[in-house]
Amino acid sequence: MLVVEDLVVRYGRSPALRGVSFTVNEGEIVTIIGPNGAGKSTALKSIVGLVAPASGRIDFAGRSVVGLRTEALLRQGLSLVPEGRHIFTSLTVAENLRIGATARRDRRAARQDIADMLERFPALQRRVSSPAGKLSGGEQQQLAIARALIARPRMLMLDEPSLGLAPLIVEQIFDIIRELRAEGTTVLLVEQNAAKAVALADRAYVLQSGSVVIHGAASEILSSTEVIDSYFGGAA
Ligand SMILES: Nc1ncnc2c1ncn2[C@@H]1O[C@H](COP(=O)(O)OP(=O)(O)OP(=O)(O)O)[C@@H](O)[C@H]1O
Repeated sequence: MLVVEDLVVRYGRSPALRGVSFTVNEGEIVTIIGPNGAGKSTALKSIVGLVAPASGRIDFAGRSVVGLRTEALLRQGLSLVPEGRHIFTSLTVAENLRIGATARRDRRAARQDIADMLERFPALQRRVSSPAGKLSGGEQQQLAIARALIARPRMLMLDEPSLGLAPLIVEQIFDIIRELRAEGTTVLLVEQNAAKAVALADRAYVLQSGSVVIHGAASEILSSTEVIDSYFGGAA
Protein backbone atom coordinates (compact mmCIF):
# COMPACT_ATOMS: atom_id res chain seq x y z
CA MET A 1 0.00 0.00 0.00
CA LEU A 2 2.84 2.37 0.90
CA VAL A 3 6.26 2.18 -0.71
CA VAL A 4 8.96 4.56 0.48
CA GLU A 5 12.21 4.14 -1.35
CA ASP A 6 15.57 5.75 -0.81
CA LEU A 7 14.06 8.79 0.87
CA VAL A 8 16.45 11.64 1.59
CA VAL A 9 15.33 14.64 3.65
CA ARG A 10 17.52 17.52 4.74
CA TYR A 11 16.84 20.40 7.07
CA GLY A 12 19.15 23.02 5.61
CA ARG A 13 22.38 21.12 5.18
CA SER A 14 21.90 18.54 7.88
CA PRO A 15 20.45 15.24 6.69
CA ALA A 16 17.51 13.91 8.70
CA LEU A 17 16.85 10.88 6.46
CA ARG A 18 19.73 9.37 4.50
CA GLY A 19 18.11 7.07 1.99
CA VAL A 20 15.35 5.39 3.98
CA SER A 21 13.19 2.63 2.48
CA PHE A 22 10.16 0.94 4.01
CA THR A 23 6.84 -0.53 2.99
CA VAL A 24 3.42 -0.99 4.54
CA ASN A 25 1.11 -3.68 3.20
CA GLU A 26 -2.65 -3.45 3.36
CA GLY A 27 -4.02 -4.52 6.75
CA GLU A 28 -0.63 -4.45 8.49
CA ILE A 29 0.58 -2.57 11.50
CA VAL A 30 4.09 -1.41 10.78
CA THR A 31 6.07 0.45 13.39
CA ILE A 32 9.08 2.70 13.06
CA ILE A 33 11.01 2.84 16.29
CA GLY A 34 14.27 4.47 17.24
CA PRO A 35 15.81 7.00 19.60
CA ASN A 36 15.16 10.72 19.80
CA GLY A 37 16.16 12.53 16.65
CA ALA A 38 16.45 9.35 14.56
CA GLY A 39 14.16 10.81 11.90
CA LYS A 40 10.90 9.01 12.74
CA SER A 41 8.69 12.11 12.65
CA THR A 42 10.46 13.35 9.55
CA ALA A 43 9.54 10.11 7.78
CA LEU A 44 5.84 10.67 8.55
CA LYS A 45 6.02 14.36 7.75
CA SER A 46 7.44 13.64 4.33
CA ILE A 47 4.60 11.21 3.55
CA VAL A 48 2.03 13.93 4.29
CA GLY A 49 3.98 16.65 2.54
CA LEU A 50 4.95 18.66 5.63
CA VAL A 51 8.58 18.37 4.59
CA ALA A 52 9.79 18.09 1.02
CA PRO A 53 12.12 15.20 0.24
CA ALA A 54 15.42 16.02 -1.46
CA SER A 55 15.10 12.73 -3.32
CA GLY A 56 13.38 9.36 -3.14
CA ARG A 57 10.03 7.85 -3.90
CA ILE A 58 6.81 7.83 -1.86
CA ASP A 59 4.02 5.85 -3.52
CA PHE A 60 0.65 5.21 -1.92
CA ALA A 61 -1.74 2.75 -3.56
CA GLY A 62 0.45 2.75 -6.66
CA ARG A 63 0.70 6.53 -7.12
CA SER A 64 3.28 9.06 -6.09
CA VAL A 65 2.08 11.33 -3.29
CA VAL A 66 5.09 13.63 -3.32
CA GLY A 67 3.93 17.23 -3.63
CA LEU A 68 0.24 16.52 -2.96
CA ARG A 69 -1.63 18.91 -0.67
CA THR A 70 -3.26 17.79 2.56
CA GLU A 71 -6.77 17.61 1.18
CA ALA A 72 -5.64 15.55 -1.82
CA LEU A 73 -3.79 13.21 0.54
CA LEU A 74 -6.90 12.80 2.68
CA ARG A 75 -8.90 11.97 -0.43
CA GLN A 76 -6.29 9.35 -1.31
CA GLY A 77 -6.89 7.86 2.13
CA LEU A 78 -3.86 9.03 4.13
CA SER A 79 -4.49 10.42 7.59
CA LEU A 80 -1.97 11.48 10.23
CA VAL A 81 -2.39 11.83 13.98
CA PRO A 82 0.51 14.19 14.61
CA GLU A 83 2.84 14.18 17.58
CA GLY A 84 1.39 16.45 20.27
CA ARG A 85 -2.10 15.75 18.92
CA HIS A 86 -2.75 19.24 17.49
CA ILE A 87 -6.39 19.37 18.37
CA PHE A 88 -8.08 22.77 18.45
CA THR A 89 -8.24 23.44 22.17
CA SER A 90 -10.73 26.31 22.06
CA LEU A 91 -13.15 24.43 19.82
CA THR A 92 -15.52 21.85 21.25
CA VAL A 93 -15.02 18.12 20.90
CA ALA A 94 -17.85 18.04 18.33
CA GLU A 95 -16.27 20.86 16.32
CA ASN A 96 -12.92 19.09 16.30
CA LEU A 97 -14.60 15.95 14.99
CA ARG A 98 -16.38 17.90 12.26
CA ILE A 99 -12.99 19.21 11.11
CA GLY A 100 -12.05 15.57 10.53
CA ALA A 101 -14.87 15.38 8.00
CA THR A 102 -13.70 18.43 5.99
CA ALA A 103 -12.48 16.38 3.06
CA ARG A 104 -15.59 14.15 3.01
CA ARG A 105 -18.08 14.76 0.23
CA ASP A 106 -20.67 12.32 1.60
CA ARG A 107 -21.94 14.71 4.27
CA ARG A 108 -24.67 12.48 5.65
CA ALA A 109 -22.38 9.46 6.05
CA ALA A 110 -19.77 11.73 7.64
CA ARG A 111 -22.32 12.90 10.22
CA GLN A 112 -23.14 9.28 10.97
CA ASP A 113 -19.42 8.51 11.37
CA ILE A 114 -19.12 11.33 13.90
CA ALA A 115 -22.05 9.86 15.86
CA ASP A 116 -20.47 6.38 15.68
CA MET A 117 -17.14 7.75 16.86
CA LEU A 118 -18.80 9.37 19.89
CA GLU A 119 -20.38 6.04 20.69
CA ARG A 120 -17.05 4.31 20.36
CA PHE A 121 -15.28 6.80 22.64
CA PRO A 122 -17.65 7.42 25.59
CA ALA A 123 -15.22 9.90 27.17
CA LEU A 124 -15.65 12.11 24.09
CA GLN A 125 -19.43 11.70 24.16
CA ARG A 126 -19.49 12.91 27.76
CA ARG A 127 -17.52 16.05 26.85
CA VAL A 128 -18.95 16.60 23.39
CA SER A 129 -19.80 20.27 23.99
CA SER A 130 -16.72 21.10 26.08
CA PRO A 131 -13.70 22.88 24.68
CA ALA A 132 -11.18 20.21 23.70
CA GLY A 133 -8.56 21.98 25.82
CA LYS A 134 -10.44 20.83 28.93
CA LEU A 135 -9.90 17.15 28.11
CA SER A 136 -7.18 15.09 29.76
CA GLY A 137 -4.12 14.08 27.71
CA GLY A 138 -5.51 10.62 27.03
CA GLU A 139 -8.89 12.02 26.00
CA GLN A 140 -7.18 14.50 23.67
CA GLN A 141 -5.30 11.61 22.07
CA GLN A 142 -8.60 9.75 21.63
CA LEU A 143 -10.03 12.88 20.03
CA ALA A 144 -7.06 13.17 17.67
CA ILE A 145 -7.45 9.51 16.65
CA ALA A 146 -11.24 9.85 16.27
CA ARG A 147 -10.79 12.98 14.15
CA ALA A 148 -8.34 11.17 11.88
CA LEU A 149 -10.65 8.14 11.57
CA ILE A 150 -13.56 10.32 10.49
CA ALA A 151 -11.65 10.96 7.28
CA ARG A 152 -12.05 7.16 6.71
CA PRO A 153 -8.36 6.64 6.03
CA ARG A 154 -7.06 3.63 4.14
CA MET A 155 -3.89 4.08 6.16
CA LEU A 156 -3.70 5.75 9.54
CA MET A 157 -0.37 7.17 10.65
CA LEU A 158 0.25 7.81 14.32
CA ASP A 159 3.21 9.85 15.54
CA GLU A 160 4.13 9.01 19.14
CA PRO A 161 0.57 8.47 20.38
CA SER A 162 1.77 7.43 23.84
CA LEU A 163 3.90 10.52 24.43
CA GLY A 164 3.30 12.16 27.80
CA LEU A 165 0.54 9.78 28.85
CA ALA A 166 0.31 7.79 32.09
CA PRO A 167 0.95 4.03 31.71
CA LEU A 168 -2.70 3.07 32.14
CA ILE A 169 -3.76 5.56 29.47
CA VAL A 170 -1.00 4.32 27.16
CA GLU A 171 -2.56 0.87 27.47
CA GLN A 172 -5.92 2.31 26.41
CA ILE A 173 -4.41 3.99 23.37
CA PHE A 174 -2.63 0.78 22.35
CA ASP A 175 -5.91 -1.11 22.83
CA ILE A 176 -7.53 1.30 20.38
CA ILE A 177 -4.77 0.64 17.83
CA ARG A 178 -5.27 -3.10 18.34
CA GLU A 179 -8.99 -2.69 17.66
CA LEU A 180 -8.32 -0.69 14.51
CA ARG A 181 -6.12 -3.46 13.24
CA ALA A 182 -8.79 -6.04 13.98
CA GLU A 183 -11.14 -3.91 11.86
CA GLY A 184 -8.65 -4.04 9.00
CA THR A 185 -7.26 -0.51 9.19
CA THR A 186 -3.69 -0.28 7.96
CA VAL A 187 -1.51 1.47 10.53
CA LEU A 188 1.91 3.07 10.40
CA LEU A 189 2.98 3.73 13.98
CA VAL A 190 5.96 5.83 15.04
CA GLU A 191 6.90 5.27 18.67
CA GLN A 192 9.66 5.80 21.20
CA ASN A 193 7.91 3.23 23.34
CA ALA A 194 9.66 0.52 21.35
CA ALA A 195 8.71 -2.59 23.32
CA LYS A 196 5.01 -1.78 23.24
CA ALA A 197 5.00 -0.75 19.61
CA VAL A 198 6.80 -3.89 18.44
CA ALA A 199 4.58 -6.12 20.57
CA LEU A 200 1.61 -4.68 18.69
CA ALA A 201 3.06 -4.61 15.18
CA ASP A 202 3.43 -7.11 12.35
CA ARG A 203 6.72 -5.63 11.18
CA ALA A 204 9.16 -3.07 12.53
CA TYR A 205 11.87 -0.78 11.24
CA VAL A 206 14.55 0.53 13.56
CA LEU A 207 15.73 3.97 12.55
CA GLN A 208 18.97 5.44 13.79
CA SER A 209 20.58 8.72 12.70
CA GLY A 210 18.42 8.87 9.60
CA SER A 211 19.00 5.29 8.40
CA VAL A 212 17.12 2.03 8.80
CA VAL A 213 19.53 -0.16 10.76
CA ILE A 214 17.33 -3.21 11.31
CA HIS A 215 13.99 -4.29 9.96
CA GLY A 216 11.93 -7.43 9.96
CA ALA A 217 8.96 -9.25 11.38
CA ALA A 218 8.05 -7.92 14.82
CA SER A 219 8.69 -11.38 16.30
CA GLU A 220 12.24 -11.38 14.88
CA ILE A 221 12.90 -7.88 16.16
CA LEU A 222 11.65 -8.90 19.59
CA SER A 223 14.12 -11.77 19.68
CA SER A 224 17.09 -9.75 18.42
CA THR A 225 19.49 -9.22 21.31
CA GLU A 226 21.01 -6.23 19.56
CA VAL A 227 17.64 -4.48 19.44
CA ILE A 228 16.72 -5.54 22.94
CA ASP A 229 19.96 -4.17 24.36
CA SER A 230 19.79 -0.91 22.43
CA TYR A 231 16.12 -0.07 22.60
CA PHE A 232 14.40 -2.04 25.29
CA GLY A 233 17.10 -1.78 27.95
CA GLY A 234 17.26 -5.57 27.99
CA ALA A 235 13.73 -5.66 29.38
CA ALA A 236 11.63 -6.82 26.44
N1 LIG B 1 12.28 21.68 11.53
C1 LIG B 1 13.51 21.21 11.70
N2 LIG B 1 14.60 21.99 11.41
C2 LIG B 1 15.84 21.51 11.55
N3 LIG B 1 16.15 20.28 11.99
C3 LIG B 1 15.12 19.47 12.32
C4 LIG B 1 13.75 19.89 12.19
N4 LIG B 1 12.96 18.87 12.58
C5 LIG B 1 13.77 17.86 12.93
N5 LIG B 1 15.07 18.22 12.78
C6 LIG B 1 16.25 17.37 13.02
O1 LIG B 1 16.12 16.23 12.18
C7 LIG B 1 16.51 15.05 12.87
C8 LIG B 1 15.36 14.07 12.90
O2 LIG B 1 14.27 14.60 13.67
P1 LIG B 1 12.88 13.87 13.88
O3 LIG B 1 12.00 14.79 14.67
O4 LIG B 1 12.40 13.35 12.61
O5 LIG B 1 13.32 12.66 14.80
P2 LIG B 1 12.44 11.68 15.65
O6 LIG B 1 13.05 10.35 15.49
O7 LIG B 1 11.01 11.83 15.31
O8 LIG B 1 12.69 12.19 17.11
P3 LIG B 1 11.65 12.65 18.21
O9 LIG B 1 11.21 11.39 18.83
O10 LIG B 1 12.50 13.49 19.11
O11 LIG B 1 10.55 13.42 17.51
C9 LIG B 1 16.96 15.49 14.25
O12 LIG B 1 18.35 15.64 14.21
C10 LIG B 1 16.28 16.83 14.43
O13 LIG B 1 17.03 17.66 15.26
